[in-house]
Amino acid sequence: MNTLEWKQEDGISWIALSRPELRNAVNYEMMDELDEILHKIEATDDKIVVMTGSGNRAFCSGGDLSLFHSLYTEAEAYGMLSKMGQILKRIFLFPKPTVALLNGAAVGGGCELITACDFRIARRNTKFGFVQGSLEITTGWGGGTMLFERLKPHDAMTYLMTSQLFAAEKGFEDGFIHQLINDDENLEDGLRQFLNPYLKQSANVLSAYKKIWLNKFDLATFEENVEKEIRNCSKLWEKEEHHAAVRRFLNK
Ligand SMILES: C[C@@H](C(=O)O)C(=O)SCCNC(=O)CCNC(=O)[C@H](O)C(C)(C)COP(=O)(O)OP(=O)(O)OC[C@H]1O[C@@H](n2cnc3c(N)ncnc32)[C@H](O)[C@@H]1OP(=O)(O)O
Repeated sequence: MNTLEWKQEDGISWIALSRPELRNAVNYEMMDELDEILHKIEATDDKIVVMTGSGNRAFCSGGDLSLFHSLYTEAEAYGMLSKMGQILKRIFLFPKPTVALLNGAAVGGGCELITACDFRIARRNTKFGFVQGSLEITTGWGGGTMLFERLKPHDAMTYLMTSQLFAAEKGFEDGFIHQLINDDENLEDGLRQFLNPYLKQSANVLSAYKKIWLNKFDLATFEENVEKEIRNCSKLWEKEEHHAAVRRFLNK
């Protein structure tokens, strides 16, 4: 694997997004490798999946703008967005519980990725934000649809409509982040402490409860809503306002 690290330990499957020089931005190779690893993990006896980022700066900075900047038309954007949208849906609907461990900032699509996970655990000083609005687009991997399943509508709208970066503490107050880990604490140790009561249960029990949550969804409606989100974002993507905003980010 070139863009991910995978380890299995004590019933936990750890996936680390590993492009730290670009703050773990997602490129096509990472999408393919995520898809591959999720298939592998599904076939294991591991109880819980933890997703984190390499380095201490970022969990994930979203789509790789230096690469996706070359996508110009609505159709080109749709190809990329729907490819990653499929992966986010797989994570959201994954048969085992999933945890996002924020070792650093989760921004743009990175914030969508943590939203697809069942639990979010963060180092105290980290930030997260759906900054897509400041790039003149919206969430485009399905994370907006998923956020409304995680939060009260008012809080979800505030996160999405203001494009702000928020402190992990704010996420904790809103119930978006489920556990904060102090700066002087080892991140993995903090996570293990959080997961211990869950890991005492069997994989079958954990998967069965995950299934009860997923049974709540009318899958066809959920998929349709994600699709509409991806299509809307694709339309905004091809506008000059978006391309100009990305140029400003890349030339800063
Ligand atoms: C697809 C879409 C969607 O939601 O559907 C999206 O995701 S839109 C993508 C939304 N993402 C963003 O707008 C990117 C935001 N990135 C940031 O705000 C920041 O990089 C942080 C993640 C907070 C990290 O800040 P920090 O000060 O640690 O690093 P930095 O900004 O100096 O970045 C280090 C290097 O990584 C690059 N870099 C950072 N994020 C990148 C990205 N998403 N794509 C491509 N390159 C990126 C920077 O240009 C820089 O390159 P050099 O070392 O060469 O100077």
